[in-house]
Amino acid sequence: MQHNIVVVHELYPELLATLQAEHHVTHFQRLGNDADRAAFRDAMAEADAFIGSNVKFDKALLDASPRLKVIASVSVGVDAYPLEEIQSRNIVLTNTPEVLTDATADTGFLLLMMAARRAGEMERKVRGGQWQASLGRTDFGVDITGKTLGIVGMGRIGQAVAQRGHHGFNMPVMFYNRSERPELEEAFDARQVSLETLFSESDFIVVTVALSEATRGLVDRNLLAATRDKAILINISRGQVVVEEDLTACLQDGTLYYAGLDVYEREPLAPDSALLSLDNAVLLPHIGSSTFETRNAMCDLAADNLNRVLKGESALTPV
Ligand SMILES: NC(=O)c1ccc[n+]([C@@H]2O[C@H](COP(=O)([O-])OP(=O)(O)OC[C@H]3O[C@@H](n4cnc5c(N)ncnc54)[C@H](O)[C@@H]3O)[C@@H](O)[C@H]2O)c1
Ligand SMILES: O=C(O)[C@H](O)CO
Repeated sequence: MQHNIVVVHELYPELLATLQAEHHVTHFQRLGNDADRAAFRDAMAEADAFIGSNVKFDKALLDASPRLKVIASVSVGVDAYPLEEIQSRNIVLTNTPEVLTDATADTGFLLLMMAARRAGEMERKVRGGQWQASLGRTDFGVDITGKTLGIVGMGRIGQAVAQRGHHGFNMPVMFYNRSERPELEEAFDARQVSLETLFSESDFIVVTVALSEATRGLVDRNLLAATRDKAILINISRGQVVVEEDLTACLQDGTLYYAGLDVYEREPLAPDSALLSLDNAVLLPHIGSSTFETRNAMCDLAADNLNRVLKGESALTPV
């Protein structure tokens, strides 16, 4: 049976064609302007299903989408969705766990290595014709192998980061997590510790915890001020877990040596953000899962979820 589907995502062409062969599809790459937003609203009035990301599903949009049965989010994080409102309307919300874990953990290590070796700064010097100026002690970075790795949120991505650090870089691992995970202590020869211990005893701190009211603003000036000499903070979860103003101040006054960020309190990062003027921060534009293979797998999983719910079957990965 044909259903009305609204897509707000750059699906790969073959998948879009498959969906179009089976359903009536209204496709937006993104909601970039008022005309797109108005057309999206009109399409949602008749939509049975949504697949995509970066759309704010507030109460007004849900009210304006009376037929909606499934929201297939192309993301693992679902912090932007009003879960109670969605549940109260019997809409199924699905996400894309697992398939993006490795790519996102790789991005964490990319940031960690770039920050440790100040790769962005050095690259800018080469491009700026300052090769000679980048050869002295003032441009040295810090070792990675054997340093202590602290992971905030030992879920799927946290464990994949731990695996890279423990097996690839011989790093002692410690982690902070909501639930007790003794089996992970064993798997990674790791210690589960308090947030305070993690911040004061790690050389590299990687934030991979999910955003919720409990974790909003979790990493603040007090924790950052307790870090070791030349400690580095990496954030690949959500910008709101870290108080950005505190992070910026600690990078500015040298309390924190370096940061590597894929996510920000507000995205896209404002052109006047103080982070942009800091040499001791590596800044990526939320590309944790942005590889061809991973994004295709995320889109496939989201489409499978959508089709299953429309057929009356259980979703593969409901939230
Ligand atoms: N940068 C990116 O592009 C990108 C890509 C994928 C995921 N993410 C983010 O990474 C997050 C983690 O993804 P995942 O697949 O590892 O999720 P997950 O659910 O497997 O892991 C989250 C972990 O956080 C822990 N946790 C939750 N609340 C906590 C609290 N209050 N205190 C301590 N620990 C708590 C959970 O116990 C769990 O171990 C996502 O929610 C998403 O926001 C970002
Ligand atoms: O949560 C996620 O999956 C990533 O942030 C990509 O949007």
